[in-house]
Amino acid sequence: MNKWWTKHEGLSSRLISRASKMDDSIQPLFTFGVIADIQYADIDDGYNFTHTRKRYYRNSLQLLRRANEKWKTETVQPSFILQLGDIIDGFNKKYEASQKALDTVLTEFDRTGIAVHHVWGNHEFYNFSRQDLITSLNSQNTDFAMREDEIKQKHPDNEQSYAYHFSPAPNFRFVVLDAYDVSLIGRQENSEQYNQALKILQEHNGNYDLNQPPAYSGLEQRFVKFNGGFGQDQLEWLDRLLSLSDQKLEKVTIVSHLPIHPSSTDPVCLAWNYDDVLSILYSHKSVVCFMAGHDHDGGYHQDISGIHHLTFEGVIETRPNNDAFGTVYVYEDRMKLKGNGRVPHRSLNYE
Ligand SMILES: Nc1ncnc2c1ncn2[C@@H]1O[C@H](COP(=O)(O)OP(=O)(O)O)[C@@H](O)[C@H]1O
Repeated sequence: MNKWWTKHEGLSSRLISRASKMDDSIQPLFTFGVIADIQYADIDDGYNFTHTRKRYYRNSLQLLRRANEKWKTETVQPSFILQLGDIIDGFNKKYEASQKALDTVLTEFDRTGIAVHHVWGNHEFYNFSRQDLITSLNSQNTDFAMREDEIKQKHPDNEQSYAYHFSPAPNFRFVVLDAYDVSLIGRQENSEQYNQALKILQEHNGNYDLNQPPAYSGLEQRFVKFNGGFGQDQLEWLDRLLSLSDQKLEKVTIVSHLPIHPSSTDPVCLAWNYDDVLSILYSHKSVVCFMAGHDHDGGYHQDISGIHHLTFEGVIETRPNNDAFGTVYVYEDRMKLKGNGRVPHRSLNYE
């Protein structure tokens, strides 16, 4: 999606200039790669809904290839890659090319030999059911998934959510959230989550086409069908998990397809109940960073509690001669994002 206002505030430009002055000689504890909104399809270039941004469906694979080449030659090899959702475009469904397109992109990722953590976005659900995605786009090493059995007992009508966490190094934890947990896309019509989503959209969006935002400006714009929200079970699971991280003095990075801070994105791309997630994050001292995709223009904001909210520029709307990916260098006292092309360098100090 695109925005009409700029999110690059004074604070972020100061951080960028500080980042460029930083000492490169210190060895990071580990590194990881980040890429968002590849939206690959073997079709000619097109445009976004409002015809303001060009989309390079076929070329997005070349941009992924260039990212892979860079990651493979990093002096400290990334321990993993975060794929922030919308790995292939919804157009694939129309051409019955969903599986072929997904296989093409996954084969490209496989060339690095680096583990990939896949976040699910709206375009995953335009192409596949949740059951298909569990089989074909399930991250490896998901050893700490949300305990579905426990939740099923409490809410037998609930379908599975795709949320988990992992620790790539002592004192560091990453949490993958399911931003389409409560949603009209990807949920079966008889599920609890679908009915909750319908109620939310009916309350906030009176349009016949629920992909059309209910307002021209402001946060109400987020109540569209192509967004979603986090269910109560997932929020409680996150809260419990962060309490444990607080106790263990961990540094936690949370990722989701949808951004959760209004100053890090165009409001039309915000998660419906972004405020529920923010209030949980504010009640825990362990969270240092939140990473998302969806808004192809990208964004950044450091919030009042010091959490860095990064929205990554989307590959799909990146010109063929440019790039959109990053490598994050993790240190004891900060993370350093080394951006490529449209993704700027940033120094992300822990508060
Ligand atoms: N302003 C709008 N009014 C109506 N439909 C829209 C609007 N913006 C997007 N859509 C539709 O919503 C869906 C998701 O939009 P899209 O731009 O493809 O999302 P993404 O940014 O995730 O690629 C598409 O079917 C698109 O046509």
